[in-house]
Formats: sequence, C-alpha cells, structure tokens
Amino acid sequence: MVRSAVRVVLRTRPTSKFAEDCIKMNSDNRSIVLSMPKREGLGVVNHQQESYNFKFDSVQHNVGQEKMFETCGEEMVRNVLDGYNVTLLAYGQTGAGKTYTMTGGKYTQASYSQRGLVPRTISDLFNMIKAKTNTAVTVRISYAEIYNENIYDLLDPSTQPTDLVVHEDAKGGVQVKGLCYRPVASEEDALGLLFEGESNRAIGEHQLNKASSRSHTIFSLSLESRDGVEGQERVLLSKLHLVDLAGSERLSKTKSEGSVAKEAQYINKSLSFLEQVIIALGDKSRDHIPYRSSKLTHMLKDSLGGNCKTIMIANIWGESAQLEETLSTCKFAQRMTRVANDATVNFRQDAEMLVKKYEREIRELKQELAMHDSFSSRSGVSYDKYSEGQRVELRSMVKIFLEETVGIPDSVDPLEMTSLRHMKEILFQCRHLYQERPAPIVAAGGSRVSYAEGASMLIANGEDVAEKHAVGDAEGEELSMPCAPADARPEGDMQSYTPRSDASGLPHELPELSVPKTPAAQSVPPPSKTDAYENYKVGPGAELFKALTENKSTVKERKKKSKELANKINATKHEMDELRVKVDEIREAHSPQPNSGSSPSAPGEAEVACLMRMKDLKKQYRDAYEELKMIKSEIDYTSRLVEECTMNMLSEFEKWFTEQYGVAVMMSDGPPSPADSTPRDISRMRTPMTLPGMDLDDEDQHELPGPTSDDPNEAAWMNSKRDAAKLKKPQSKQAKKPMR
Ligand SMILES: Nc1ncnc2c1ncn2[C@@H]1O[C@H](COP(=O)(O)OP(=O)(O)OP(=O)(O)O)[C@@H](O)[C@H]1O
Repeated sequence: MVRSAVRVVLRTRPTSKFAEDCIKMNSDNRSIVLSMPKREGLGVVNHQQESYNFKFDSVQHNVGQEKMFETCGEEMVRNVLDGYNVTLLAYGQTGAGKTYTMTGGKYTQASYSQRGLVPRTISDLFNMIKAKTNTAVTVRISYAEIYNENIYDLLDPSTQPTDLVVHEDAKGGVQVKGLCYRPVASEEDALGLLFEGESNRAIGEHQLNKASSRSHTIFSLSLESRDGVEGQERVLLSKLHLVDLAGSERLSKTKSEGSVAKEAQYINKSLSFLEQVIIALGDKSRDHIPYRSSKLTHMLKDSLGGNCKTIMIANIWGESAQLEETLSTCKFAQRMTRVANDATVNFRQDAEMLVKKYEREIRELKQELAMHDSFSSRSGVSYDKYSEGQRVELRSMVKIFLEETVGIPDSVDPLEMTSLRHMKEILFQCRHLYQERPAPIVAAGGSRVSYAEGASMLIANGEDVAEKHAVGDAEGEELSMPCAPADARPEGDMQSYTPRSDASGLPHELPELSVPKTPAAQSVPPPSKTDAYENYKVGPGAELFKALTENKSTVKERKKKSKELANKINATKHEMDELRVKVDEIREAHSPQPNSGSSPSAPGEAEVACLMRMKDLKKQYRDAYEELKMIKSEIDYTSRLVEECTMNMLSEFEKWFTEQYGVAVMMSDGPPSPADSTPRDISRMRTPMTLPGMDLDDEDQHELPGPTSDDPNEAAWMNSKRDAAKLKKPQSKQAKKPMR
C-alpha cells in the first residue's frame, strides 16, 4: 500500500492581460503569491488579507499541451499499468482551460497539436501495452456525464438516468450500475469512443443546455492485465478516471436565471460538497466524510482519500477581472494538497489459471517422486488414483492380513506401505471390512485390544483423511481460492456492454423543433437557404465558419505537403534502387575470376561514392517517412475536426434560421434531395440538408500516398476518422439521449 498526497498542478491559461502585479510566479515553479487589491466599502477596519502564498507540486505557467502531458500524463499511465487506480481531475472557473487541458478544447477550435491529456493518455497507454509483449491487457471504456445530479451514459444515450445509480459493493468499492464499459482493442477504438461520447454530449448540449461547462464528465479506462511470465493466475485490475469538472464560479457571478440558475445551483452544490469532502479529509479529527452528499463525490469516493493515486490540475485564468475566482481556485487546490490516499495494487486470482498452475505443479511433483523412487530402487510405486481393480486386490490383501493377524500379531509379515496414498487406501479398506463384519472381533467385556480393533480405531481416526483427502478423491469439489486483501479489491465492476432499447424497440427520436410562427416572422418571406446561409456565414456564424475554413485549409495544406513528401520518398526510393544495381555492377566488374587465386580487392572510389550517397539517401528516406507519418496523423485529426465543425455549423444555422424567420429551414426549401447530402452523412445526423460550401472536397477522400507503416499513431488517427464517420450514421441511436 502506498500512502501519497493528492498531487496538485496549477496551470495558467495564457493571456496577454496577465495580472503580473497581482500574481507572482516564484522561480521554484511550485509556488505563487497572490496579492488581492483591498475591496472598497468594507468599513474603516478592513481585515481583508492582501497577500496569499500558495505552494503546489508544480506550477505550469503558459505551457503547451505536450509539457502538461509530460508533467501529469506519463506517470499516470505507468501507474495504471502497474495496477493502481488513478484519477485526474481538472478544476477551475469557466473559461480557465479545463476542457482544453483534458481533451484539447471544443472540437470547433481544436487542432492535432492541441490534443489534450485524454487523447495523449490513450495513445501512450496503447503504446506501452504494445511494448509489454509478455502481458495481455484488456481495456474497457466508459464515459459518464453528471448533469443536474443525474448521471448520463455518453456511450449509450438510450440509457435513462434512472438506470444509472452509484453503488458501493461489500468491500466499499464504488461502481455506477448500468453504465456500459465497452471493450477496446486498440488506440483507434478508444479514440473512437472518446469522440462518440463527445458527439453525444454535444447533441445534448445543443438541445438542452448551452454550455458544456455546466456538467461534469468522467472518462474511464478500466484495465485487466495478465502477466504471461510470472504466474498467469494473477490478474491486475486498475482504473483510470479522467474528470473534467464543471466551472467552479460562484452563483452570484454567473448572474443566472431560470433553468440556468437551477443548473448553476446544482453545479454549485456538487462542487461545494466536493469542497466539504476535501475539508473533511484534510481534518484528522473527522470520522465521517460526506461522500454520499452528491453524485460527483459519491462517484469519486475512491479517488478522494481512497484506494487511488490522484492528480488535480487547478486551472486559473490570470486576468485581473478573474482574481477572485483565481484566489478561490488556489484555496481549493491548496486544501487538496492535504488529502492523502492509500493506493494498493489491485489484483484477483483467476481460478481457471490457478487450477492449471496446480495441475502443472502436481505433474512436476509426480515426476520428481518417480525419479526419487528410481534412485532409491523402489519400483512400481504408483501415485495415481487407484482403479477399482486395484482397490479390490488391495482389499483382499488387507482381509488376509487382518484375519491372519487376529490373536497372533507377530506371526505375519506386516503390510508393506509404499506410499502415503497406499497407506490411506489400506485404511480405507480396513474401514470397509470393519463395517461389513457380521460380528465384533473381540468379545464384549474383553480387556485385550486386538490388532483388528486397533485397526478399526485407526480407521475411525483416519476415516476423513482416507475418504475426503485421498488425492484425486476431491474431484468436483470446490477449490478454495486464496483471496486478495480486502482493501486491495478494485472498485467498480467490469460490466459488459449491453445496449438498451425502449419497450417498442424503436429508437427514441429527438423532439421535433417546432417554433410557432410569430406574426412578424410570417409577414417576412424567408430567403432561400443559400442566401440565408451567406448572411449567417458573415454574421452570427462567422466564428464557426472561420474555424471550419481554417481546419479545412489546414487539411488541404497538410495533404499537399503529404503528397510532396510521398513523391520525395518515392523518388528517393527509386534512386536507392538504382544505386543498389550500380553497386552490384561495380562489385561484379571488380570481383576476381573464380579459381584465379586472387583475393577480393578493396572497394574502389566509385563504389565508395555510391555507398556514401546510399547512406545519405537512407537518412533522407527515414526523415521524410517520419515526417509523413506525423502529417498523416495530423490530417486524420483535423479531418475529424472538419466533420465536427460541419455538423456544428449546420445545427447552429438551423437554429438561427428558425429563430430568425419563424420557420424551420426545411419549410422553405423542401425536402432534401440525395444530391444535397454531404459525402459523409454528417449533415443527416442533425439536419437533413446541406449548405453551399460545406461539402468536403473530393480530394479529401483520397488515401495518403507513400509507404504505410505500423506506426500506432498513424493507424489510430486514420481509423478513428473512419469510425467517426460510421458512428454518425445511426442517427436514431444518437437521438436517444433523454431530455434533461
Ligand atoms: N493553456 C491554454 N492554451 C491555449 N488556449 C487555452 C488554454 N487554456 C484555455 N484556452 C482557451 O480558452 C478557452 C476556454 O477554455 P476551456 O473551454 O477549456 O475552459 P473551461 O475551463 O473548460 O471552461 P468550461 O468550464 O466552460 O468548460 C478556449 O477557447 C481554449 O481554447
């Protein structure tokens, strides 16, 4: 068991308006000093503290995503593969960069280089699994969202929140009953589920709540590792929770009203319960920790003060307008440093493997015995189970022995016992014979104890041994297993994925978007969708359109680059082939005639020149190939972003159009024709129409040229892209997300 404090890393969101006067970063990269300007209106005696010192495990000021992964991610992946439960929490006010840190930001803005901790962790985890050639690792993924104190399954939107309840098992481990854990075999599968969950979340977000910051999300990877070398019966079990918490700002600041206010209250409540749990954990005199006060704290029970290694990233937005929130985040983070966890390596014994192991050991021991017998000149000793024939034979020997011995013990040779099994079988037969005897051997009242009586006494004592513990007689009985220590039991259960459907078996549809026509709206005839879209692009949708165009041009530019690289690689390869032929020719021309007796000469100038050039070419080939792999990864990632942006843009345009003109886009434009559909079915997911300029270029479809490789990143991103397209097809399933 390892007792360790929660590791707290402070990350600042880069800003040109950083409040340098108020936030001082110390050179140790671990501490900061916050100076708060005195608030006016607090009376003559103002006790407000002006300066606060905070110390964390690390302070990451204006760093990039890669550095963040080095700081938090690498260790996390190592620990989870070693069998520890690990949790990473991103905490901070809205806009401080939690989502950016975790996933790389909203898909409309993210790029490959901005990938967050979750995709990087997935990538690193699968790379490490691949490197562990002697270990078989099974990975399962779940993705849950807590919104207004309800838990939603982002990988199975048909699940009702009532189906999902936090449950504690007898050992105190926490699981969410009803949450699906989907098995994944590769990095691309895992990324596919991440994106699927993000998509499902985005649908809920657009439909029901406007900002993702109002919910907490928990992306979990559950691992089972079997070591192929050191006793396969030991299975390591571990879990990695990656938690993106809702924005922590206070209710007064959100100025929320209506349903938004309700959301804010729920967020506030769950975060304040989280704070209470943290305070209680930091106070040694407290024996009750209020984990059950909210779904969030209940789900994170193991991660806070339990069997887990926990890291918290406290995100701050260091502008003067945000100073109060920064102070509150730092205070919370400081408290978190006082929370300690007891992490244990979790394992269970695999009964089947254990039996196999014992069988192997028994076989080896029998061989050992046989060898031992042959060295001590004892032949014919059997250690196997007695057959019925052998038993009958032994019984007759025992019978003769007992009958001949009665009254004259010294006159007969004793029965020779060749093994423990032999001895037990003899006792067993003695008991049988005793039970079958019609009359007692010794007359009642006789004072002398006969040999047979002694034998029967022995039988009585040895009965259980002979019957129940004879080797091989226990077949079919339950094998009692050694148990893992109680506190080593992993939390959560390994539920397999069971898709749900409603009673009718039909998918839940999204509710129709029916907006009543306002008189004003009715009086203005709606423009054509093309005109409306042109207006939208330069107006309210400008930002989305910018993100879409930027991502598209990145894809185009990268593809161009990848083509150039592929051509370069092919040209290099061609030149290498030619050089190889040339070298062979030179060598052949200078090789001595067979049977001439002369030895091969040293390589001449021409050959050396060729070899040097070959060396250069090989290096060029390798470098270009590596670069091509990187670019291919980037293309795949960015293409996905284009798809996501497209979908988002359509959905936003549809809403805007309906709000503007009081009618849905469909009503003015008629049903979609097949020609309207985008090549990737994206538009059909949220809306049955497409817009000019939104379809993806045909050239987007081409496969990248050049050599393929088994590079995990390359394959992962490529396949995730394909999977994303697939996942968007079953619109009806996506639409099953229940109304919040
Ligand atoms: N370290 C960073 N580097 C670059 N941009 C950042 C960084 N952190 C945040 N941002 C940008 O700041 C904006 C807000 O970030 P983000 O959405 O991640 O905040 P958040 O804390 O998750 O907010 P919410 O609570 O609403 O989800 C985004 O546009 C994001 O790209």
